[in-house]
Amino acid sequence: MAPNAHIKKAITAMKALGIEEAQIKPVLKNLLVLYDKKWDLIAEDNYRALADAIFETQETQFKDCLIFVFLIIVRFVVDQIFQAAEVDRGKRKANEESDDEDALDEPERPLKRLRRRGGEVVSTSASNSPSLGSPCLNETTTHHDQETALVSLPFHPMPTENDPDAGALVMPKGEPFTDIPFTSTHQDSLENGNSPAPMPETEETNGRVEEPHGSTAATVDVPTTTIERASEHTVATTPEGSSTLELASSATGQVKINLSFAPATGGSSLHAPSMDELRRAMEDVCLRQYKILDPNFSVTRFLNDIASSYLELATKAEQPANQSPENLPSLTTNVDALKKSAAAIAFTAEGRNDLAAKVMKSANQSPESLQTTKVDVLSKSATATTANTSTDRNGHVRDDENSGVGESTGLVVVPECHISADELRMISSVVDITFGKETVEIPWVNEVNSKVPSPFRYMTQSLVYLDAEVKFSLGNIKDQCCSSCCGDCLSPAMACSCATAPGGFAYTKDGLLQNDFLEECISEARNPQKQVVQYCKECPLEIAKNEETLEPCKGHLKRKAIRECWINCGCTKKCGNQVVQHGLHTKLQVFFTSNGRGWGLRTLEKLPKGAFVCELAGEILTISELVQRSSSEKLTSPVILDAHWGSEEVSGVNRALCLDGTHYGNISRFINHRCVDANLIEIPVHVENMDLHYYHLGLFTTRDIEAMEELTWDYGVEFNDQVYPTRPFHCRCGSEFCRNVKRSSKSKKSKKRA
Ligand SMILES: C[S@@+](CC[C@H](N)C(=O)[O-])C[C@H]1O[C@@H](n2cnc3c(N)ncnc32)[C@H](O)[C@@H]1O
Repeated sequence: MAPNAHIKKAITAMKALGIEEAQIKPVLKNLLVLYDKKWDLIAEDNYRALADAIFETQETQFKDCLIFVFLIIVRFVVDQIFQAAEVDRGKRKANEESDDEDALDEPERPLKRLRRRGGEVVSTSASNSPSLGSPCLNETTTHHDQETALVSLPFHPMPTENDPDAGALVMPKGEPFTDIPFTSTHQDSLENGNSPAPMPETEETNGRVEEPHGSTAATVDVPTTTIERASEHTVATTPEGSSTLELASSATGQVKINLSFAPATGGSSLHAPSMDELRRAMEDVCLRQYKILDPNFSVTRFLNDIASSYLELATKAEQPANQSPENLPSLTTNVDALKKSAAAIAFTAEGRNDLAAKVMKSANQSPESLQTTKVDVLSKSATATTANTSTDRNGHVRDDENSGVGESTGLVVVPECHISADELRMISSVVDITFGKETVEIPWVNEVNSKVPSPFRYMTQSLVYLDAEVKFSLGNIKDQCCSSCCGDCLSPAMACSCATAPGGFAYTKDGLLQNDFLEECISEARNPQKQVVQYCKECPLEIAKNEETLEPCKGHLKRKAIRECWINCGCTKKCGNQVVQHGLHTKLQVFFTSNGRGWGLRTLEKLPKGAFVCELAGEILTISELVQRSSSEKLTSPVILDAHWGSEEVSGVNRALCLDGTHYGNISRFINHRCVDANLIEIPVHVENMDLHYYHLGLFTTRDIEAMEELTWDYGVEFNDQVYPTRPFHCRCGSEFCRNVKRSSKSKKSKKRA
């Protein structure tokens, strides 16, 4: 087929999904390069790769949009750029146009970061990316893998007009005076000898968590630098408060960003933090202050984006000097991204499936009925993620910062979003809420109203948010577990030392929980006579709530735990003592409940008693992080990992942990509460270690369950106390043992444990 015919087909396929031509072409162009013009790959699954790439681009743009405060900086920068007469426009690459590219008649807008399906980050503009250097260096050249090299800028203070002494500032610890790749590996964790948490997916990690080994996405490279004296090329200086932002470009298209922060506090006691410390602190600010929850957000990459936007603008055809900022392309893009945010999230899910088929499937839904919900989702997401954004009476999102800035421009008002009927239909037809991350697809249905699930990031395993310390000590496991065994520890032929441990294995060889073990767990949870309650000397929950007047510990239920074999044991992956770690396999469905409990989860297949359904996964927070978080937002699903609190082995309030699935979580976040006689029970499961501060929570069936039955578990909430920082709700579980009924605490307790 002629290249033009290929392109036409691709564009037609994308248009059928409601994507505009202008969005398709630049992405397609990059995809052609990436796939080495292999049209058969691009056309696979109804151009799924192309759709994925477009949605990724939209998502990336949306991320930029969320970074409100940085957007302000960008705006200043762009203002300055267009006013500066000496902007060098860099060098254009003239000889790259292929037959296919020729057919794409639009001027190239480089796709800055195009992620491959596996989550790898590929900088398609790496080959012509600018590289920058410190003024204190002479010309050096280092070659980096062009596929992996993202444009990145080392920070080297340099003397400026406003701050001639800047060059004398203490250099960040460990930052070499040569341009060395700046990776996201945590200095601290390396120093402590801690292994990173076992987080398998790049997409799911936040700045706090190590990025996966071997992934090119994990490294933010500082490419080769050619050193220029910045003073000769400075084109933009923007004072903001007492700080000054400067941008410099060289004749070869290199960009340098320098922010001089005037109020130098600390005087002689100033010490130099490491670059890694600084980056983490900054990402913490972004998370806490600006609520940038995207785990892929990185300050370094953001600075890269500023630099590449600068270049992109600087190499564009000349704009009239007085061009008003509201017409600037980069900002328009961000606004667009905001409008499309929810769509992008839904599209990402859709991209994994056959989009066209789903559009057809959902065509009977009324787009009008969804319009309100969608806009609602959008404005909610904007409010949640842009700290200084508000919405005016007409539904316009307003940039509050501009109200205080004299020369505010037309950039501040985002017009009401108009979402096409196709987009709305697609949102309503998601057939896999896990976005393909689990081994089974989990669809959602709403037979009650036109609501769609609120956006959240699906992740199969819990991840550390910021401060939580989760220790994985391989050596320790080996000592405690069956290093001598091989194959399947549950096979009768095996003489596995774990089998002779007190209690033996928790699982049968069919992968179910041993009935005795399960019954004990159930009765421990439901029967007061069986309960062992442990009390902390200094309860982390009470400390986090009020450090000044420390309330006595309210007690924590000691729980029986499962110990699974792991990769460091001598057995294989087929070992029957590995269940929770292999993830969920049950056919499930998210559905909207009809009695005011919102979404729920049900099984589509019959389940026997003792079957593992799923893990409770979420962000691993410290208790103080949880309390801090719950004071500013309503959390729906925090679970405190207190099964061993109060025991002698557990010490250190700072190591008290919990899980929160509100923003990042797995399918368990849809499971509703049922008092006492729920059909699921959560059981602590030790996989990577026997550290009693952290464990997995596996949800197992407490009885046989019929297909289409709703799954529930007892959250353990007491509806009349404030111990759990959960959003209070009026319980509608319908259980005869419901605790949300007013009665004396004594009779309530006896009822509960009846
Ligand atoms: C972990 S979420 C469960 C999924 C939730 N229903 C949803 O729509 O996303 C917990 C929230 O669900 C609601 N919920 C769960 N169980 C409930 C019950 N028995 N009665 C009323 N609301 C319940 C409460 O709003 C609670 O904060």
